[in-house]
Amino acid sequence: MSEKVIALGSDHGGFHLKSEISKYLESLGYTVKDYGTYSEESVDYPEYAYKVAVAISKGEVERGVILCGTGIGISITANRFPGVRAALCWDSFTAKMSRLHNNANLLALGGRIIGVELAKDILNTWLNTEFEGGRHLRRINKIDELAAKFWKEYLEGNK
Ligand SMILES: O=C(CO)[C@H](O)[C@H](O)COP(=O)(O)O
Repeated sequence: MSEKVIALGSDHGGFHLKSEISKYLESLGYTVKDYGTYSEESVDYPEYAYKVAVAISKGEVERGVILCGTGIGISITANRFPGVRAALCWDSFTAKMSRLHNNANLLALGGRIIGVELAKDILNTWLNTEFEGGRHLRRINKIDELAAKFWKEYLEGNK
C-alpha cells in the first residue's frame, strides 16, 4: 500500500471532473485506481461510493477522491463505512481543515459545482496537508467508537 495510490470514484455527475483529476494526478506521479463510473451514462452514486469506501475501509487504499453532481450524495454514502472520513470541500481552506482536524481520507467534490482549476487547487492542498493529531485524534477515534457502540447495542437488542 502506498500514499502515492489514489482511489477515484464518481457517478455520471462527477465523471467529467473525475477524468480531469485522474489525468492531473497521473501528471503529478500518483497511481490512480479508478472504481468508475466510466462514462456519462446515468448511474446511481451509492454504488460508486460503496466501491471506494470499502477499499478505504479494508485498507486497500489510503486516500481517494469521490465525486457526484454536488458531492453530497456520494459523501453521505461513503461516510456510512467504518474508518471512512469523507469531506465535502469547496475551496482550499475546507480542504486544508479536513486534513488538519479531520484526517479526511476521502475528498468529495461536486462535479457540477467545482471547475477544473479550482479542483486542482483543492486537491493540491488536500494531498499536501498533514493531520495535526492531538485532540483531533481523540475526536476522530470517537467517530468509529460511537458507531460501533450503536451497532453492538442495536444488534443485541434485535437478537
Ligand atoms: O449530486 C448527486 C447526488 O448528490 C447526483 O450526481 C445527482 O443527484 C444526479 O442527478 P441526475 O440523475 O438528475 O443526473
